[in-house]
Order: sequence, then C-alpha cells, then structure tokens
Amino acid sequence: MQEGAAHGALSQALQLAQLQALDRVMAIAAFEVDGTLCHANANYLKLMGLSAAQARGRCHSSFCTPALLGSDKYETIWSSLCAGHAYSGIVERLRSDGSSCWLEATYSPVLDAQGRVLQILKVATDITARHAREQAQQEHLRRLSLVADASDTAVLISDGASCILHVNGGFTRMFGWTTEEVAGRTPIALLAPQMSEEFVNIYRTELRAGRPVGREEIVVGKNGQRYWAKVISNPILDADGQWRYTVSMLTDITRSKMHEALQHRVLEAMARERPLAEVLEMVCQEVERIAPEVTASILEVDAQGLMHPLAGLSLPASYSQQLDGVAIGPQVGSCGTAAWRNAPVLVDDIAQDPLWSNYKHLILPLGYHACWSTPIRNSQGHPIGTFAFYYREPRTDASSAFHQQLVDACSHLCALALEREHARARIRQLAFYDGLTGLPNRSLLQAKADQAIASAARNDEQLAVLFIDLDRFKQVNDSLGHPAGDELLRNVASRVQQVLRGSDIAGRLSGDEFVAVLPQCDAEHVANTIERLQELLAAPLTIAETSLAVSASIGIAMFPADGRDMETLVHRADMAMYQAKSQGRGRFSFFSSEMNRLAQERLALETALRKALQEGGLRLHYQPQIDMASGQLYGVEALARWTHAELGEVSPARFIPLAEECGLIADLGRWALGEACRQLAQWRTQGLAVPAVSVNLSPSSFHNLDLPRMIADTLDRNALAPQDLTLELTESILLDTNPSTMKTIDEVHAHGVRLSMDDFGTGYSSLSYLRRLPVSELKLDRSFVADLEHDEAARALSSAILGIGKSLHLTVVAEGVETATQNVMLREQGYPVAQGFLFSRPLSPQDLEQWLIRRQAEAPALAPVAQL
Ligand SMILES: Nc1nc2c(ncn2[C@@H]2O[C@H](COP(=O)(O)O[C@H]3[C@@H](O)[C@H](n4cnc5c(=O)[nH]c(N)nc54)O[C@@H]3COP(=O)(O)O)[C@@H](O)[C@H]2O)c(=O)[nH]1
Repeated sequence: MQEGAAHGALSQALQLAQLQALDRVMAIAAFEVDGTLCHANANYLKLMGLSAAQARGRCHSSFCTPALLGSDKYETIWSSLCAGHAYSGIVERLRSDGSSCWLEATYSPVLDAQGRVLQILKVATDITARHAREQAQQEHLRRLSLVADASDTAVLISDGASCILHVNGGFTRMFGWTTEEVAGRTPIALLAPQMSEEFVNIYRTELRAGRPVGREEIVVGKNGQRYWAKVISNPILDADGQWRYTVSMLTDITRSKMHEALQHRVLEAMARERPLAEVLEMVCQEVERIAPEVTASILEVDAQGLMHPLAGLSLPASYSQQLDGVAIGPQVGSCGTAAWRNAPVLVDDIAQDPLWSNYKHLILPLGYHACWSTPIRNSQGHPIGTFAFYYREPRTDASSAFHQQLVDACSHLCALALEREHARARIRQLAFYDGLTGLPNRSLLQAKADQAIASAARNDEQLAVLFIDLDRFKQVNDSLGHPAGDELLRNVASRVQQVLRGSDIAGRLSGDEFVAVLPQCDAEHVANTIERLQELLAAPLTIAETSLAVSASIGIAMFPADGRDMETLVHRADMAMYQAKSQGRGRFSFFSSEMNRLAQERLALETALRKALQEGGLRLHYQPQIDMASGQLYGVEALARWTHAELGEVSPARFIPLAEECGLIADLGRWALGEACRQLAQWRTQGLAVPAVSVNLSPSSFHNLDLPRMIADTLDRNALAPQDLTLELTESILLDTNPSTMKTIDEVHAHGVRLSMDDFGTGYSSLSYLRRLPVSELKLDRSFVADLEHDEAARALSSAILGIGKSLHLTVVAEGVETATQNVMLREQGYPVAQGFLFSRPLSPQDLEQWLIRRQAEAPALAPVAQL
C-alpha cells in the first residue's frame, strides 16, 4: 500500500515535471469549444505578442489569416476538433502586430468523463525561421529547374552504367524524347550510334577518372533531325571517388560548325588560288560528308543564261554533260527553273513533277527521286549558278532544316567563289584583251607571237607579221563621231578574224592599228590572205546611216628574213605599212632593206632636230612682202632654217612634216613666234621700218589654249602691237576637230593679231569655211602664180580668188612671184601684195637689213614696183 502510494506520488511528480518542461519550451494555449482563449502560457503569449490581459477572451479565429478563415478548411478542422479528433500540422498564425508566424502545432480535444469535448488544447513550436529557410530553398530549386528546363541547352543525366536517368526540357525540345521515353538507354547509342567503340572506351575511362569530356559531334534526334552539337560531359563522383552520375550538356552549333567546316577548307583553297572547279568540288564533297543522304551538284549560269556543270562528281559525268549548255527556263528541272525564277525550287517527286518532264529520263535511272535547287546569286542579286541536292530517299521535314542550313552556308561560299572567278576573268580580259574589239591587246599579242616565233624557229618555218592600218579612219571619227569610229573598229576586227586561220593571231595595237601574226606562212599565202581581207573590208558597211568604203594599208615583215623577234617584225611591218600608204589607199607592201635605211635616216634626223630645237640650232629667215601699189615693204614672212652638221641645209619641206610627226611642231611654233617678235623689235630699235612679221603656225599649235596668253606676253615683252604680227594658217586647220582650235583662233583674233590663210586655193577653199575663220588675209598659192603666164584657168582662178578676198574685205597676197611678167599680170588683176623670189629670196636678218638699206637708198628708183 505504502509502496503503491509512493509510486503514485512519483508518477505525479514526474507528470508535473514533464508538464513544467513542456510549459517551458512549448507554446501552450487552451480554447473553449466556441474558440474563446481560456488559457495561454508565457511562451504562447510571447509568441503571439500579447499580454495576459490582451489575450483574455480572444477568439481562436483572430489568430488565423484571412485566407484560412475564408476557406472551408478552417470550419472543417474546427468542427473535427469539436467532434473529438486531434489535428497536427504546420499552420500560419497572425501575431498581435499583424505579422505572421509559422507554427508546428497539435490541437488536442480535452474530453470529460463522458467523452464530451470541454476544451481544445493547442501545443505549438515556433518554426517561422525554419519555414522561411525552406521557402527560400524551394524557390531556389524552382528557379534551378526553370533554368534547366527553359534553357536551349539539352541536359542529360545518366548513371555510372551510362543509363539515362533524366533529361531536361531543352533536351526534349531539341531531340523530341521525354525522360520517360529514354530512361535506361545509353546516350551514345541513342544520339550518336555512329561513334566508334574506341572513342566510347576513352570517354568512359575519362569520366571514371573524374575528368570531364568535351567534343563536337553530329547527333540525331527522335525524328531523324541532325545537329552538330557541342557535348560536354561532367562526371559526378561520390564521397568515395566512385563515378555515380554524368551530367552531359549538348549545345546546337550546327550553323557555326557548318560555316567553319566548309569555310575553313574552301576559303583556304581559294586563298591558295586553286582552280574554281576544285574549290567547288570541295564544297560538294564536304556537304556529302556532313549529310551523306544527299548528292550535291553545282552548275554555273553564264551571261547568256546557259548552264554549265562546275562540280558534283558524285553524279555520273554522263548526266552532268547532258546539262552542259542547256538554257535556263520556266520548266527546266529544278536547277534551270531555280535560276530562271531566281528562287529555290524543290521537287519531291521528279517522276510526276512537270518541271522535270523533259529531263526525268536522265535522272530517274540513276536512282534519284527528289531534287532541291537553290540559285547562287551575285552581289547584285542575279543568278550566276545553282546549288542542288539530289535525293535517293524521300526527304524528311526533320532533315530539311539541317539541309537548309547547309544550303545557306554553301550557296554563300559558291557565290563568293564564282564572283571571284568572274572578277579574275574580268581582270584577265582587261589586262590582256582590247576592251573595244575583244582582240588580244599588245601584251597578249606579244606573248602569243613570242610563242609562235619560237615554234617557227624550232621547226625552221616562216611566219608573217601584218601591220594593218585603216585608211581615212580619222575622217570617219571626226565626221561621224567616236561611237561610229568604235563601231567601225569592231567591225574591222571581226572581218580580220574571219579571214584568219585558227592558228593565226590577231591583236589591236592602238587606234586603228591591228596586227596579225600568221605562222607557217610564205609570201604567197600572205598575199592571198591580204587579198581576201581587202575584199572583205571593202564589203558594204553602213555606220551611223552612212555607207562607208573601208580599206586598209598593210605592211608585212617576214620571220626570219626581216627579223627574229616580234618587236623588230612589228616595227618593220609598220615601216612597210607607211610605204604602202604612201602609194595610195588599200595597198600592201613587204618590208625591204631600203625602207629600213630610210627609217633609220628619219630617226637620226628626228633626234638631230630635237637637239637643234633644244640647243638653238634653228634660225629664221625673212622673205619680204611688197605693197604692189607703193612698192614699199608690206611685211616679212618668217621661215625656219636648219643647217645639219652633216647633211648641211635641210629643207623646211622635210623637217616641218618631221616635226609634226614626232610632236615637236608646237615647240617649233613657240620658238618661231618668240624669235620673229624679238627680231622685229630689234629692227625697229635699229631704225629699220619693218611694218609686220608673219609666222607660220601648224594647226596643232592652236590646240594649246594657252597660245593667246603666250602671244600676248611675247608681244608685250618686245613692245610690239598685236597688228605687228600675222599668223599664217594652212587650210588643213579647217579639218581640225580639236575643240580648242576655234576657241584659240577666236581669242588670238580678238586680241588684234591678224590671221592669214596660207596656200589658198589648193585645199578645202570653201567660202563657208572662210566665213567661220576670222582671217584678214589670203595668200594665193604659188602654183597659180607659176601657171599665170601659160594657163588661162590659172589666170581665171587667181582673179576669182582675188574677187573672193575683196568680197570678204581680205587682203590677198600673191605668193611665189618669180618673174616680172607674173608681177605685171598680178598687178593688173589688182593684187595688193606680192611675195616671191622676184623681190627677194628669204634672207637672214643681217641680209634683210642690207636689203632694206639698199632699197631705201634706191627708193626713188624702186617705187613704183613695176620698175623692178
Ligand atoms: N609651220 C611652219 N612652217 C614653216 C616654217 N618655216 C617654213 N615653213 C613651211 O615650210 C614650207 C617650205 O618653206 P620654205 O622652204 O621656206 O619655202 C618658202 C619660200 O622659200 C618659198 N618661196 C617664196 N617665194 C618663192 C618663189 O618665188 N618661188 C618658189 N619656188 N618658192 C618661193 O615658199 C615657201 C613659203 O611658203 P608659204 O609658207 O606658203 O608662204 C612652207 O610651206 C612653209 O610654210 C615655220 O617656222 N613653221
């Protein structure tokens, strides 16, 4: 009994201790069945932020969140408690300050002896901090999984046996499989079955050793879609260093990899100047390596719209050859139509598609059923080729995305290679061919001729070089304009080519000069060829609505007789051409050694003349011009003289044309002007009355727009008036089409310098021409004067010319008066001025001074002139 009482006391004490311990660590509260708080320990009050007085009478619902109160849950739980059922859970409650706290709580109904619920006892622990941590952790995990699933990187987790455990959303999107579909399968067998066993072993060894493995691989998805993927596999080891998992990440690098794989090789080949066909074949091979299910082909489309196979060795040559030269069009298979439309053409069923109706018999026997062709465009967007895939198996949607990327990469590269080739061809054309006629230019002609000459030398054969110069080409150019001249040259080039053999070489040197090289050719063959050429050239030709009679002067030099190299042969053929030209139009002439001698002489003379002009070796003589009425000096004409050290006196009739030909005439004119003005000024200083000086200027001197200023300076420098100077022009100036000529003439005239038309009556003496030129003087050509005494017509003409001059208020000077009879006749006709040996030959300045002094002394006897 005592023992029992002791045991009971101990048990009570223990219960009390437990309750006290519970009371110390837990928050405890008791609620009436209606929810009124009837007891709360210190922990509870503290947790809820209440004093005992504030807690008293509060209802349980006042601690609950509006969300809980608004839901059915609250009523359900409370009813269940009131029905005697306990409830445990994590609950959110509101403190007195409105903040929320999280409790791990147990609600226990307190029953009376009859089992009726008297109160609800709540025992709770504050887990607010833990709850916040867990929430944060969950959010972190949620975000992580979002990253994993939302990322485009495919992530795959496999175990140590390489069996797939999990794939992320990115994997599913990229490859089409969900985790459920691929769990348990090995990644390599699934994605890259082509991978070698050797690599698989290395791969596993590395992972087992804890080392990550990275590689770039072509991988295949659920529907056959292919990607070029960058794969990084990271092994996850456990605490014991055992390989437990592998996390592999696969990134789609198809586009960049394609560009890299293709561009690397192709651009390198281009940089190494490999031929176009080789570069494009490389593109096809690379494509077929990346996508073995296709056969690639590249065609070029030329400027005429004809197709030419460039690459695609996997297609039989017999097939490609049949496409060569086929014109693009609206129904010309996939390629011809793609180039025609300048848009991709995809034909999935060649057998049925009308685009292939004329060509399917070529391709179907080869086992191809589909063809996808894309135009290759130049930088202006025009089709210059096609890039095509031929398929033996039906195409799939999955593969076409991959193929599209290949097409994009390749057509760009092909365009680059083709455009580069076109640019090179254009450069070649510009560098070696004449832009106007398309004939080889001087450089190419030289190179080809060198080869032909070397071959002729080796085989001991003759070879002819023809120098062809069109007759009167300048006139066509000047009268019909340059476009007409160009057309004439193109036409002549084509006619020259027509008469030549395949082995002959034709080229254009410059202007209207062509050269032809005829290998294995004797003089007879040359003559025949030239005869045919002249006949062909003479065939009617209408340019700019004008019918032209074309002829050419041709010079011929023969290898080896006339020279052993092209330079010599062309030079000698040129000399022979001059010889031919001097004989009239449409002639030809073979080179001779006499011609050569003359040419050498001419060259020597040219050199000496240049030197004389530079070193003051030229002089001026002056021929008096006489006023017929008074017998007084009217003026003097300055005439150039040159005494050559070996040749002696060289006639101006020889060195003036030479100066024209070798471009010295403008310098000579400048010198003559300066010297004549200087001399006139000097005479005047000496007190000699020389009224004016005439200077001969060639038409080319008037091309110089600076001539008027130069004349004005010269006159100023010598204190002369403009009317002291007369410039003698020849009628050929009327044919000069240089735009500067008329402007210069007008300016010189406006300055007050007189202009005289020399040799009048021999050339283009037309009144309309004369009116255009502001001349003050005409000089009757001396041929009329020479014939005056014996020729009625000459007399009539000289009279008519005088009439023309008078009607235009021009002074007419009779040239070349040698006899007194001529002089009388001219005076009777009314000529106001005369010049000729009768009065004086051209004289040196000193002789002219003596002449003047003598005349002045004899003045009474000399005037009138008839007394001469
Ligand atoms: N552009 C330049 N042309 C010039 C210059 N100096 C001369 N020439 C031209 O050269 C041609 C030949 O000239 P030249 O041998 O001096 O002959 C001139 C006279 O000597 C000659 N003449 C004069 N009177 C007579 C004569 O009674 N009988 C006869 N047989 N010949 C005579 O005529 C030439 C002058 O002719 P023209 O100039 O037409 O007045 C000649 O065309 C010169 O023009 C020069 O510096 N620049």
